[in-house]
Formats: sequence, C-alpha cells, structure tokens
Amino acid sequence: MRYAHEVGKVRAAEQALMARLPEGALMQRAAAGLASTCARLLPRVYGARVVLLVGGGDNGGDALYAGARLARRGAVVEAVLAGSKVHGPGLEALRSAGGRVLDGSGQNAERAVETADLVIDGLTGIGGTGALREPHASLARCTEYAEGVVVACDVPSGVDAGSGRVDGVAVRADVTVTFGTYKPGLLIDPGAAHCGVVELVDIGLGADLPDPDVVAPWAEDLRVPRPAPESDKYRRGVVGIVAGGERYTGAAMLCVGGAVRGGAGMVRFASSPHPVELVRQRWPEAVATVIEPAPDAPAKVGRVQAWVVGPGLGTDRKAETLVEAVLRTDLPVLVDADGLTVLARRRDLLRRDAPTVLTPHAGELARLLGPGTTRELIEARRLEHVRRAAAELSATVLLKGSTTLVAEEDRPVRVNPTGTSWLATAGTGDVLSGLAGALLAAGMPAIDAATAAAYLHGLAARLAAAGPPGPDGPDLGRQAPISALDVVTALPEAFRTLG
Ligand SMILES: NC(=O)C1=CN([C@@H]2O[C@H](COP(=O)(O)OP(=O)(O)OC[C@H]3O[C@@H](n4cnc5c(N)ncnc54)[C@H](O)[C@@H]3O)[C@@H](O)[C@H]2O)[C@@H](O)CC1
Ligand SMILES: Nc1ncnc2c1ncn2[C@@H]1O[C@H](COP(=O)(O)OP(=O)(O)O)[C@@H](O)[C@H]1O
Ligand SMILES: [K+]
Repeated sequence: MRYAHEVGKVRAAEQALMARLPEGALMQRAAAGLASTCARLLPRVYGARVVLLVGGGDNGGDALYAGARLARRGAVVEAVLAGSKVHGPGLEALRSAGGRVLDGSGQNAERAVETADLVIDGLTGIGGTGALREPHASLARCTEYAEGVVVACDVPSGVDAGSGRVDGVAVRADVTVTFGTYKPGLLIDPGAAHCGVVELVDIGLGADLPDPDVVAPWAEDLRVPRPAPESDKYRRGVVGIVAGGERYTGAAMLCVGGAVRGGAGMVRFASSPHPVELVRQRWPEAVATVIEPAPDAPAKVGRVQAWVVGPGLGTDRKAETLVEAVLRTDLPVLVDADGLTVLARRRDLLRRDAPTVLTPHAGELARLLGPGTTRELIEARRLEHVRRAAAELSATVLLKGSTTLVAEEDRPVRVNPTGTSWLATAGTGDVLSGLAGALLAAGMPAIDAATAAAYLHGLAARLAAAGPPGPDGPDLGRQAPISALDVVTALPEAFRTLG
C-alpha cells in the first residue's frame, strides 16, 4: 500500500520529530532527497541550467537548499523569488554555493523557466491554500512551456495537498518529490494528474505518523480469492443479479459478463423475459430466471451468497419493488445505476445489518446525498464526499470517476491506482458492478471486494486498450478506444497479472 496522511497529521509528525533533531535537520533531509532526484534526472549536473521557483514558506526553503546542493556540484542555479518573503537561511546557502537570484520581473523569469534544463517548483507545498495568487500563478503557468524537466517539491504548487483540489492554475510536474508520506492530493484527481511520477523521500517521519487517511493498494495488497482443490461452484460463490428490463438489455448483459469473468462459481440472473432470453443466448454459463416484481422475487431465484441490483432496471414502482426485495434479504447487496436512483427516494432501505455496497458516479451520488450537493461539487471534492456518503448512508461507497475512491466509515479511503480515461464509455460501470458482485459472493469483505474490483476493472481496460501483448508484454504507449465488452474480455488477463 502507499499511505497518505492529511496535512495536519503531517505537520504534527514533523513537529514531534523536529523536537528530537538539531534545528534545520529535517529540511536538510528533504533538500538532500530533492537534490539527489534532480541530479538523477539530469544527464550531467555540472553545467546544467537549473531554475528554482521559490515561494515564501518552507517549500521555498527546500528548493533553495536543493539548489545550493546542485550549485555545489557545478550546476548553474538561478532562483526566481515569488512575493516579498523568502526563507533567509536557504537563500544564504544558495548564494554561498554560487547560485544567484534572477530579477523575477516578467519575461526574464519566463524565459529562464522555458529554457532551463530543470525547474524546481518550490512555490507552495502543504501550506498552499486556495487558488495561487500572483506572481505565483503566472510562474506556475509558465512551467507549461518549460523545455526541461519540471520537478515539484513535495506537492505541485496549486494542488491542494489534502484533497487534490485544483482551483485555477497548478504546476504540471514530470516528477514530484514528496517528503515523509504521500499526501491525499497526490493520489486523487485532479491533483494526481499534475504530479507525474511521485517519489517518496524518507525523512524519518515513520514512527511519528498515525494511521493513514488514504491508501492506494498495489497488486499484492488485493488477495483475490483463488479456487482451492476442494472448491465447488457453490463454495466459490453464487452471485444473484437483478438487472435489465424490456427497454435496457445491454446493462444486464455487461453486468452478467463482469460476474462470469469475475470468478463467480455461478451467476444467477433474474429479470423480465426479453433480457432473460438474451442472457441465455450470450452467457449460457449463467442461470437465468424470469421474475415478477414482487417481494418474494429473491427467494424464487435460488440460493446466492451476494446480490447485485440495479443496472438497466428502470426507476419505476416495479424497479422499486425489486430493489426493496433484494435489500430486505440478509445477504451482502451491491446497488448500482438505476438501483441508486431508486435508493435516493428510499434511503430507508439502507437500514439493514448485512453489508451494502453502493457504486455511484458523481451524478448518482449527488442524488443520493440530496439537495445542496451537485455533481460538479462532488467531482471537485471527491474525498470529502465519498467519506460523507459512507457515513450518512451506512454503506461501503465506491465513487466512480477519474480517480475511483472506496470508503467505509472509520477506515482509510482506498484510492484505485489503475483507472484510465479509456473507461469513460457507456456500459463499463455495469461490468464493474458484476465483477464486484462476484467478489462479494466469494466472501471478500465489502471494502476489499470493491477495491479489488476497481483495480481489476481499470487494469482490464488498460490491457484492452493496449491490444495483444508483444514479446515484452502489453505496450501501454500505443492505445486505442475500447468498448465495455472489451473490458469483460480482458478481465482474465487482468487477474493473471495479479500472479
Ligand atoms: N517543517 C519542516 O521542517 C519541513 C517542511 N518541509 C517543507 O515545508 C513545506 C511546508 O512549508 P510551509 O508551512 O511554510 O508552507 P508552504 O511553503 O507550503 O506555503 C506557505 C507559503 O505559501 C504562501 N501561499 C499559501 N497559499 C498561497 C496561494 N494560494 N498563492 C500564493 N501563495 C500562497 C504563504 O503565504 C506562505 O508564504 C512542505 O510542503 C515541505 O516542502 C520539508 O522541508 C520537510 C521538513
Ligand atoms: N476520466 C475517467 N478516468 C478513469 N475512469 C473513468 C473516467 N470516467 C469514467 N471512468 C470509469 O468508467 C466507468 C463508468 O461507469 P458509469 O459512469 O457507471 O458508466 P455506465 O453507466 O455507462 O456504465 C467507471 O468505472 C468510472 O470510474
Ligand atoms: K511545490
């Protein structure tokens, strides 16, 4: 796992550690890490042209000390000072090492940034709040035209370290060198998209850090169930899917596909006659049953270990009856798509003892959270809203979108690292709910099933977009559009990469 901590906790840990260290030692550790990454990124340090963008806080201090280290190794280092304040000892160190301060007025600074071999962004770090003010905003903007490498110190300036929010301009870095622990804003879009490659420098905070607020799993953290020698289809997990209607049949097909390829021992599909007929043709592996929208519908489908309800179901009274019937069972239930729209007017159905997983996109979550919350607001502040939803709805909430987040009350929020915008195509959400349902039926705890499903789903999309692998594996540099069905087809390959 990669661990991220909120800004207040990073500061508290820094304070505790600093109290035990000589003055300035922590900043020297940070600067040393930053300088060593910069040195690695340059073909040659001696003679390289390095520009520092220096804000008035300690982030600027880190940049100045790192610049001093590079200057001592023969780099030509120039600092552009933003605003009236500057970290005095850092500036002194840079000057003593032969670095100089550039006249920051307008074009002069811009030209230096554009033509440097390497730019260090030390405008703001965890102390940055709100949209960048001038001259910081203009300096951040001109890094877009930098021909050399742009390295962000701790956090790309303009990105809110705690949440990933970007109000206005933010530096787009090639590499972000962060200190002590990840910050949530480095893992969550839009912030994450500004970071480039993130390198974590150990400054010794470890023992002083509390439990993380946000975590991003690696493949080895997932522990997806594998059939044991004595497994049979029932022990592997039977998932029941209530989806589709006379109008929307595609959602049902894709959801069943996600479950079949997601490792379910058996998929029981229940719907009205037309989608049942189509599923029988396309997915003969599934057991498909015609049901009436009645409270006893789940009992008629047969035994399952978990339910998925909602994709393509419609939002009328019949759909409501089915959503209610499924949620009244004492089994884990995943509610998606139209099922979520029904839930928005029947939040009472969420009062249950068994696990409930909700998989909304931002628009669906806005409906679920009620007046005053909009899709735009959720997209801009994903972390805050997914946490709020998990608490208010007493459910495991998987918020879809450019960074998929999974939240459960009183636990660190999980960030999915495999997402790709190739997934932004109709029907992929239905695949995800079938896949997550299969993992739930296999007995995975709700938060782990949702996390693993998001991971495999994103990976399958990447593999599908990259096409058949060459001798060195998939070529993720050459990608093409994909359909939701392509994601279903690539799921086995995604499972294989987990080893
Ligand atoms: N305290 C320490 O010993 C350590 C601190 N570290 C560094 O210190 C940073 C935090 O330093 P600070 O607390 O001084 O905060 P920052 O340097 O991140 O930001 C504060 C400065 O930015 C300005 N600012 C804030 N928002 C702005 C906006 N929207 N537009 C323009 N200017 C804005 C403030 O006026 C202030 O001058 C970390 O990100 C990290 O880089 C590291 O050196 C590790 C050790
Ligand atoms: N920009 C994006 N980057 C990464 N993933 C995305 C992006 N946009 C959408 N997705 C993913 O695509 C899927 C779309 O699901 P959903 O919105 O339910 O669409 P549908 O209802 O058409 O299936 C989700 O898994 C979501 O996380
Ligand atoms: K920065």
